[in-house]
Amino acid sequence: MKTFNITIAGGGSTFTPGIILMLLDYLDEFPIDTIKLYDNDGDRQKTIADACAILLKERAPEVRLLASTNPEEAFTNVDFVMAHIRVGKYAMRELDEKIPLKHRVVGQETCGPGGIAYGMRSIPGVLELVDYMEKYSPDAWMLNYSNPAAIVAEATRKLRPNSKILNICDMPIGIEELIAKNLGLSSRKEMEVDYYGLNHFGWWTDIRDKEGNSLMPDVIKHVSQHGYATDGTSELEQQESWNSTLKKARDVQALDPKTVPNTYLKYYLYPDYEVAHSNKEFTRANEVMEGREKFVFGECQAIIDKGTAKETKLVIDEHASYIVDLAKAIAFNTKERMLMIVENNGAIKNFDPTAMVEIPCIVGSNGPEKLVVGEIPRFQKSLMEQQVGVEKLVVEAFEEGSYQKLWQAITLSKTVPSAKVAKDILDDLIEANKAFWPALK
Ligand SMILES: NC(=O)c1ccc[n+]([C@@H]2O[C@H](COP(=O)([O-])OP(=O)(O)OC[C@H]3O[C@@H](n4cnc5c(N)ncnc54)[C@H](O)[C@@H]3O)[C@@H](O)[C@H]2O)c1
Ligand SMILES: O=P(O)(O)OC[C@H]1O[C@H](O[C@H]2[C@H](O)[C@@H](O)[C@@H](O)O[C@@H]2CO)[C@H](O)[C@@H](O)[C@@H]1O
Ligand SMILES: [Mn+2]
Repeated sequence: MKTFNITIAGGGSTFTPGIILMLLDYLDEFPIDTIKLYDNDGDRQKTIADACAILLKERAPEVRLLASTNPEEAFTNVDFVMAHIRVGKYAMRELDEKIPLKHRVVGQETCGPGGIAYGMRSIPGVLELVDYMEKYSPDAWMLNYSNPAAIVAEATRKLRPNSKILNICDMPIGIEELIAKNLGLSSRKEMEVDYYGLNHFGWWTDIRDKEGNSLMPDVIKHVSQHGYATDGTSELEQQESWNSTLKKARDVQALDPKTVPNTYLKYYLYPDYEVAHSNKEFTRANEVMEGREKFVFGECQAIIDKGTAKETKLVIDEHASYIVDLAKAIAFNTKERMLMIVENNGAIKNFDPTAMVEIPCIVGSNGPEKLVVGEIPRFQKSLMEQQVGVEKLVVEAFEEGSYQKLWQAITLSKTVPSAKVAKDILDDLIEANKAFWPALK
């Protein structure tokens, strides 16, 4: 069986050890020769890389690991680039969240003005990765889950139209695991789903078992009463902010009782509630820095200090196995049905053909083939049109260096109450993002 070479771009990510452990778990199905880590912060990456080297030596000595900040070394002779960069790291995420909140607007990593600010930073970072991949491994595919995925996907559609980049998100998968748990199924893989929307902005319209029986009445009943809460034992429910997000899906679902929603729609449909329940001094970025980041880097340092990973508490990121499923679909033409962020091009009949939508696709060696969604209702269509307008304006603002278009984008976001507030937020964001954004005229 062919063995694959993989680059993980954003090697210093908190998700890298979990993804590497996940890749090791799937070696029988997806054999790996070399994993390369690439990051533009060599020090941050070194802690992760040194710990992963020890871990690999103990658990899969046949897999080679290389860490580099040199694009040529990192991107040469690879089959897949798995990209999870965070341009500006958590320090900038904190500002993305706190600046809008200061103006009493939702402060979130991928939604509203915070997501727009992050998008303006991510676009050049991801385009640079695409260019490295095309220069040094022109046949490779990039599996990108760097956020904000909606804006990044629109940017790559427009600015790198022929690149082999697949944009994906784990949120529907995470929610489907909770739905499966509530249905008493062993995993989401026992279900087949119909879903449409934009990234972090979509709806399930049907969920069936493998015999084709709709499970939707039971799913709707549960979500309309409890949101996506389970018996409280799921990993996400251990974190208070995720716990409330999962429960709030109940109020989002009430707006369209025939479907069940993506959790992040709460930021657009209940922004006043979200602002009222946010701590302006301690946001999700602070939680993640004190939680996941400290834990992952602490465990990696402990592995390095002890010289062994035998007692590590780092665990496999099993839910991220969709990334291997996607790589396998491309490598072995498995024709797996997966939700992907793709150019609409008629799949949603009554929607902008150039919009990047999140819909079921059949994925094979030539990439995703879209399944037909058909016509969508006016409520969803109108919300999506507004949000696609935001995402397209951000990419145009980046391309043209346009202050006016970025102001329009923030004004158009359903999370923002007025053009005045949008301008105040934008001016603060420009100041904070001087080191990252192009100059705006
Ligand atoms: N799409 C999804 O469903 C999904 C799920 C989870 C995480 N993510 C995304 O994965 C990314 C990583 O998240 P994290 O919390 O682990 O962040 P992190 O800050 O721990 O890691 C990101 C890494 O990217 C590096 N980096 C930044 N800019 C870079 C550039 N231009 N080139 C190379 N490396 C660069 C940083 O130095 C850092 O080591 C984020 O974009 C996050 O939003 C996406
Ligand atoms: O606030 P963070 O950094 O913990 O998470 C933000 C990300 O949230 C989503 O990913 C979730 C996923 O939905 C859930 O099922 C579980 O697996 O945890 C993930 C995060 O740890 C979202 O899809 C990402 O785009 C966000 O970056
Ligand atoms: Mn996501």
